[in-house]
Amino acid sequence: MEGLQNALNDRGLTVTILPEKGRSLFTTRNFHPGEEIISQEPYVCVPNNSTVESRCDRCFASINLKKCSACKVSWYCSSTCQKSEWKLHRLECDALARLDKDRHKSVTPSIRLIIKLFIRRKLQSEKVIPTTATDNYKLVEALIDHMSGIDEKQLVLYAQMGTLVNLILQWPEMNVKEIARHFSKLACNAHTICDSELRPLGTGLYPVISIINHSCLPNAVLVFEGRSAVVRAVQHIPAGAEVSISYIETAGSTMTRQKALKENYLFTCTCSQCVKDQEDEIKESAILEGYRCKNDQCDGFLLRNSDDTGFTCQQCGLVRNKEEIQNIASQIKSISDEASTSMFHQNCGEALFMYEKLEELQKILCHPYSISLMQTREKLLKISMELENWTKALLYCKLTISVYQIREMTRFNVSSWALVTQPFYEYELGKLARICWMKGKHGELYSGIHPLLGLQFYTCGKLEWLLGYTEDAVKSYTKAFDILRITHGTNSSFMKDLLLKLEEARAEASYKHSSMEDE
Ligand SMILES: C[S@@+](CC[C@H](N)C(=O)[O-])C[C@H]1O[C@@H](n2cnc3c(N)ncnc32)[C@H](O)[C@@H]1O
Repeated sequence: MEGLQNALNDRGLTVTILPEKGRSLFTTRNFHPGEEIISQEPYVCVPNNSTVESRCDRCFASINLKKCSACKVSWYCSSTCQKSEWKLHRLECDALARLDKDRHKSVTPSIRLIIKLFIRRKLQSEKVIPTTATDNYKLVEALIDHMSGIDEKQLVLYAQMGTLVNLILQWPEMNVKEIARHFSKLACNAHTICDSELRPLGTGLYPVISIINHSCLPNAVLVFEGRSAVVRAVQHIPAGAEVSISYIETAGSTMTRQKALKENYLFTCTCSQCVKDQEDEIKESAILEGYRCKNDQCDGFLLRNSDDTGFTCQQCGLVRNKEEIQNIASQIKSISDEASTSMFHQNCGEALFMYEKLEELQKILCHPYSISLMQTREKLLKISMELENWTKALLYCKLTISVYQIREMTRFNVSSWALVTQPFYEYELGKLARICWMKGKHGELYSGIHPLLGLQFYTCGKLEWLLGYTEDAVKSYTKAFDILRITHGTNSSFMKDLLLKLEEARAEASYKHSSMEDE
């Protein structure tokens, strides 16, 4: 590990072992917002290839693909990609080519990831593939595996997958227990590789990046440039601070986040977002997962009555009765099932109709900032885009942005939720931003920089541009750029394209403006 420490020292980083978290990455110098903290190529990675969509094994491109004629599992977009993977693929190819057609179906991306990992370990130990301080199997060996914490059912599954890997590789020195331990390692250390718009492309193992621990209020973000993982600071990080990223979608309530972290990563988060007093935690769940007030004009949150007959608004005191709530909730359940079925069958017209019905019901039942309502609107945005209904798409995009913004502003402090009375007015957002900023100055962490918010502004800008709302498009692209230059850097082709779109929109807006002045 000395080599790793030296490599990290050069970057202003160090690994420290904390009793409650294990290995942790710390800074030894200041990092400014948007600055790259660390980047790494994967030790191994695989695309999420399916029968519907395939991607190049090397660069994850989805065009000009040709299947490897020997194993009929790997795809490559060019001979350059095929050649650069060949040393690794040669052994995998021999193993996969031995399998009969039926067995091919069980070669999932996770099975391939493990196979590639063992092949890479073998080739590095035989010095066919070189090792470096940040690219060697010892770093994989050092990853936590939580074998003693996982349940019996999961162990059985890993053992079954291990048996399949053994059958494919046919290496006498391998045993199922060792393979199962590596599956367990991957479960809590591998990362989903996404494109710039956060669409999942595959899975990769980045053993140095995997040293970074989780926080629900992280000071850094992990994005991908092709298959390279890049961690960037989203706020000023002083020397001597721990670098943290988020392993999960942080929009959920504390209870939901804690559950996801416990189930997938086997720890209880104690970050500042998670350590709240019980009253704040109840308030937070009531807003994100609870019901709305019967009075349309009131945005109060509801708490269950002590006699369990209904829920009372904590702002105006109105009561919603339990039967009425149960009735709407059961309608929501059945429409939601129908909507998912239409989506599954890619029947966009029907899905749009069903999700709109669902949204109407959720608006009656759920708090305006509820997660399920926001998720429905995200689906409606996606479907409207598929159907090229830009006006509808823009409406849903704006509705989600408002909630994302309020969430980002209030994430660090639940009592700020109570200040949000008029959800979709810029005035209120501005007021809230000022309050949050003042609180931030008094030492509480505040990060309004979230890639999802930046990407939603980007989509909004594209829709406004398409609909001819040029000045609005300039504003949205500018907001997108201000956030994404920090999370994504400015060098990627995605960011260059965003800048180009912004410049084009600005030029058209100023042309429109001058033509109006001439008239
Ligand atoms: C990707 S690893 C991170 C590096 C890990 N600390 C190590 O020693 O290798 C993920 C594991 O680290 C631990 N971990 C990560 N974030 C944590 C946190 N905020 N609090 C406690 N443990 C954490 C958990 O055991 C989790 O399963």
